[in-house]
Amino acid sequence: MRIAVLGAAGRMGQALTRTLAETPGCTVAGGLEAEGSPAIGQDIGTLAGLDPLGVAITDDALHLFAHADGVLDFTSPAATVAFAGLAAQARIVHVIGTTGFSEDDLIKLEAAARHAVIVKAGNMSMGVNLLAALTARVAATLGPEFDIEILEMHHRHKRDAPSGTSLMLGAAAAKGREVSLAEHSVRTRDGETGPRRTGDIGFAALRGGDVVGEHRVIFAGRERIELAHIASDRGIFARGAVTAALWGRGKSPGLYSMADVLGLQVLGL
Ligand SMILES: NC(=O)C1=CN([C@@H]2O[C@H](COP(=O)(O)OP(=O)(O)OC[C@H]3O[C@@H](n4cnc5c(N)ncnc54)[C@H](O)[C@@H]3O)[C@@H](O)[C@H]2O)C=CC1
Ligand SMILES: O=C(O)C1=N[C@H](C(=O)O)C[C@H](O)C1
Repeated sequence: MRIAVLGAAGRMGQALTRTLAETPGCTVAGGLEAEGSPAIGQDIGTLAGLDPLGVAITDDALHLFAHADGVLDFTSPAATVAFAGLAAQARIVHVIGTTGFSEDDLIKLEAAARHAVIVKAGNMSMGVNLLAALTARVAATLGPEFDIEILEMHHRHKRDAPSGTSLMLGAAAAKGREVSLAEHSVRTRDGETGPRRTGDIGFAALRGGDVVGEHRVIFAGRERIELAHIASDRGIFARGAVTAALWGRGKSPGLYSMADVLGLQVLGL
C-alpha cells in the first residue's frame, strides 16, 4: 500500500516515516509539509533519522494525494479538514490523528466520510483504546457516587486542551454511565466554583517538558480506582496509524475509530 505522511517534518510525521519504512506491505509514497517549510525538498528518510528513502518532501498536496492509496495525517485541525476534501476526491484512506477539532470541523469530517474511508482517533495506541474500553466498563459498573476526573500531562509544545485522548476517555466514561458528555463535562475550575456537581466528569491538563503523553482516569468515592496510560515513545501512535491505513483499504466509505480497527467493539469491553 502506498502511504503518504502529511506533516512529515513534525514530531509525529517523523515517527510515522520510521514506522512505515519498517512495515512490510507499505511504501512511503510521499511526505507533505506546509508551504514555506524548510523541510520542503529534503529527503523524508533523512529527516526522520533513517538512510535516504529517495522521497523528497513536497508542498504539492494534489500531486501527493493522486499518487497514494492512503495518507496519515497528524497536522492541525484546519489542515486536516482541507485534506479530508482531497482524500474524498481521490477516494483514498485518510487516517486522522490530529486533535483539537471544533464542532464545525467535526461536521465537515463527517461529510467527507460519506465519500472516503476515514479512520479518526484522538489516540491511536492500542493501550489507550483498551483503556477507553475499560473506562466505559468501570463507569457502567460504579454509580454516580464515584466522581470521575480525567488528568493528563503533555509536552510544552502541545496546542490543544483537553487532549484528544482525554476527550475519548471522557466520552467512554459518559457512554458507560449512559449520559451526555456535553451536559456533564467540566473543563476548567478557577475561583469560587462551589461544590462538585454529582455526575460531572472533570478534566485537568498539565503541560511541560518533553512528556510524550500521560492520562489517568480517576473514580473517586469512599475508595478510589485509577486507570492510567503512560506513553514513552511516539512509535505506539505511529504503529496504530499504519495499522489503521492497512485495515481501511477496500472498506466502504465511513467514519471509523481505532476501536473498529482493533476489534474492541466486538469484544464488548
Ligand atoms: N491521535 C494520536 O494518536 C496522536 C495525535 N497527535 C496529534 O497530532 C497532531 C500533530 O502533533 P505533533 O506531530 O506533535 O505536532 P508538530 O507540530 O510537531 O507537527 C505537525 C506538522 O504538521 C505540519 N503542517 C501543519 N499544517 C500543514 C499543512 N497545511 N500541510 C502540511 N503540513 C502541515 C507542521 O508544519 C508540522 O510539521 C496534534 O494535533 C496532536 O495532538 C499526536 C500524537 C498522537
Ligand atoms: O499532542 C500530542 O503529543 C498528543 N496528542 C494526542 C492527544 O491529544 O491526546 C495523543 C497523545 O496523547 C499525544
